[in-house]
Amino acid sequence: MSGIRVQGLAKRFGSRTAVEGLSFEVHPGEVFGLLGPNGAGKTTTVRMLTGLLQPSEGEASVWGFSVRTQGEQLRRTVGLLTEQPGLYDRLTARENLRFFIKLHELEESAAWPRAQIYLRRFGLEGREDEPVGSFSKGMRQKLAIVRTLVHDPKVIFLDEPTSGLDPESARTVRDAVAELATEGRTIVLCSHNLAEVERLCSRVAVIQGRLLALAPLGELRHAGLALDIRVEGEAERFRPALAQLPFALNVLTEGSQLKVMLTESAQAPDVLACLVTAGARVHSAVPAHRPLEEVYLELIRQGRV
Ligand SMILES: Nc1ncnc2c1ncn2[C@@H]1O[C@H](COP(=O)(O)OP(=O)(O)OP(=O)(O)O)[C@@H](O)[C@H]1O
Repeated sequence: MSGIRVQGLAKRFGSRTAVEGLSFEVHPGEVFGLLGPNGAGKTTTVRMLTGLLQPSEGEASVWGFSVRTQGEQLRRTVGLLTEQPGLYDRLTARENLRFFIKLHELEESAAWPRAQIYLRRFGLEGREDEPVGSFSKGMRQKLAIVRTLVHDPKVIFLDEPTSGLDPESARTVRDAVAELATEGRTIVLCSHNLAEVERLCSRVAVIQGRLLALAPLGELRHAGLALDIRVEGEAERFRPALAQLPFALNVLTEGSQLKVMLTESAQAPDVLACLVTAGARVHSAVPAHRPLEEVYLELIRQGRV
């Protein structure tokens, strides 16, 4: 199948397990977020899916090529933007790209016009013959992205693609990523920038050595609804009453505001009844979505238990 299919993938380094039991699929045309804290195994997973590391267990195919046995075809099909741009400072942008075109044994007559499209898109046109050592961090990052796209990859792995970019450049890159997906490519985005993930990704996997969550982004954000409640006086004094409810709730208070994280919407009337019974004068209660960051942090906290 095209896209990505991962089944029971694991990687161990000696006695240390970097990731295990990973199973997920990513479809063509999808921007898929791979999230997790530092050391969660994102890079290790991406390295296995791009043919740079052999899995210890499990199987994965990328655009139909097995990561175990078809490394060469795999490397021709995937584009990988790593955290370090890995460009040669003493070479010009054009020379850097030509070097990469040669390395991939591509026809320059096809690859260079493709590079030019992205150089133009990223505002690097006219700068091709300047040494990369004189480029700003943002220009280097954009050039690294051009290099990632030069062989017309069907599956693209992007590790923090907008890191170090100013807001305008970051938007240009995000728009380019979204467009690459509409062309039917498969994109995996590793990012700690959850706002960016919310903007770009249709589905996400949260990992921490293993899969903690795999869901459409909307579903994850709605996974726990919240209730924003305003009471008269100090909200904190109602915490003990809420703690008596038969379901455990995460409660945040600030002044007269309570934010009560629900695990199901049917809990809302019980929460309000509990507050009123405890003597609260409730001025307002508004359903709210939990921001992705909140859901993400809770998943990570639970994953550590
Ligand atoms: N070559 C290696 N040898 C030994 N251990 C490794 C190797 N590569 C990764 N690890 C370990 O595997 C675990 C996962 O690391 P990985 O780099 O995949 O995490 P990550 O999610 O990409 O982190 P970050 O967000 O910091 O980039 C870590 O404990 C790391 O120390």
